Amino acid sequence: MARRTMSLIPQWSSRVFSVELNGAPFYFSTRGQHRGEEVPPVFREVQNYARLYSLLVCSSDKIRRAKFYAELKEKLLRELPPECHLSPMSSFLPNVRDSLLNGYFLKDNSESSSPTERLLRDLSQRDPVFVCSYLKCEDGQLWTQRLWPDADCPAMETSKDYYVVPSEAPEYHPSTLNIINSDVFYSFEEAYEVLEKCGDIIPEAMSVLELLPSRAEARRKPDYPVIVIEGLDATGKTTLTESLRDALGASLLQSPPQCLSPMRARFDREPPLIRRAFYALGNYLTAEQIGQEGMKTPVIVDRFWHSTAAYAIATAVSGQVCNLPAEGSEVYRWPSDLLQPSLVVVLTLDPEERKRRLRNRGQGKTVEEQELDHNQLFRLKVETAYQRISGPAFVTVDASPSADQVLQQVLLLIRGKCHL
Ligand SMILES: Nc1ncnc2c1ncn2[C@@H]1O[C@H](COP(=O)(O)OP(=O)(O)O)[C@@H](O)[C@H]1O
Ligand SMILES: Nc1ccn([C@@H]2O[C@H](COP(=O)(O)OP(=O)(O)O)[C@@H](O)[C@H]2O)c(=O)n1
Repeated sequence: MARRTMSLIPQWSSRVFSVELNGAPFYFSTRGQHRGEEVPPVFREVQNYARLYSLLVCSSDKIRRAKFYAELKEKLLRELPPECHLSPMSSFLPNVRDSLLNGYFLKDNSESSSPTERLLRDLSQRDPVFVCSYLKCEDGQLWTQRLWPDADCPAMETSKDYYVVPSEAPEYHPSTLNIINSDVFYSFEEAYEVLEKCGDIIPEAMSVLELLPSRAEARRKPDYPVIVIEGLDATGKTTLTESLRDALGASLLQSPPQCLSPMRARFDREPPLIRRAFYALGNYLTAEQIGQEGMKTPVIVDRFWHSTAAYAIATAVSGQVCNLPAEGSEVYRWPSDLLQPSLVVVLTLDPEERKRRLRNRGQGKTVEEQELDHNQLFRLKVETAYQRISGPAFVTVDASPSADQVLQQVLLLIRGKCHL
């Protein structure tokens, strides 16, 4: 079974490696010859470990790569000796889209090298993962990286050692490089293809596909306005959308639509590639319903594309808010085949008030929503991504006044912008 070839890690010599230690990224690259460069700072930080390795997940099959990456950490934590520590690691071609490979930097302080090396050997022979080890040269001033041989690629038996040298931080944060069509999908076909390919491993994927048309159908623009209400959990979307429905005699829809509820929990457990494809397709189903309802009445929608894209981007991008793709990046574009609402209203709320409302409501939350609660940085990233998404008219509304005041304000906005 041909699992991997060197061509899957193109331009090995131009690659940059990033290791995250205590939340901070360290960059290094490799050279065939040493020209007096310094030891990369990350190797100074970890030099007290007996052995160092990197593992990078690499397969031309995106679904296999996503699934295996999700399983790898659990496997390593389960099977490695307790004196081993993992740090997130990646390798990429600076500023080259889709070049990111994810993995782990493994620091091993166990007494014997055998158990770790046996496990790594096994992984490198059986799974879509490349393993490298790092060696300190005698004088301690130089470190080298050695790529382990690959059973499928005998040429690599002779692969030599490369010196590791420091590298600059790239212009675009590496975690942004693979967003397009792995975390955010910009057409029905791209998302459909992912679910179609995992039909054999996830039966629920087939149930979703059965509900969908085989392609996004071109539709006439609805006669009535379509207003999407967005915002983090507990900002008051449900309360507001129900009041708007009553006040405007509108239809109320949501994304993902009700018919996908039975499958949702399953997709929430899947890696981002599969999970995000599910939510992307949910928007197309909701768009179908909007198309029908919008011929008869105004339509109010609880969450739509902004939720799908902003949560996906905020999860994919590690580190600080400044690592997000800049305003105007193509990552924030609206899918050309997805219906554009007449207006998107994003509810914002002071974090303390949002927490208070969450507590009062006291019901179960998705893991991602719990994360929002604990992780101020993630919340900021979601809100920033919300603001940067391009496409339909967009307005932010402070949701801290009373429910009725928020309703009146949004009604004013809708009447002003949508001529209702
Ligand atoms: N403007 C408001 N002022 C005070 N409490 C509100 C307001 N809007 C909603 N709530 C309360 O906050 C909680 C979360 O509101 P909800 O509409 O369920 O939010 P979401 O749908 O965005 O998760 C509910 O208990 C709701 O009654
Ligand atoms: N259109 C949508 C709606 C939700 N989602 C995802 O679903 C989660 C929030 O949905 P939810 O139903 O728990 O939120 P509330 O409606 O309870 O505020 C987010 O974490 C998003 O990742 C999405 O991707 N696209």
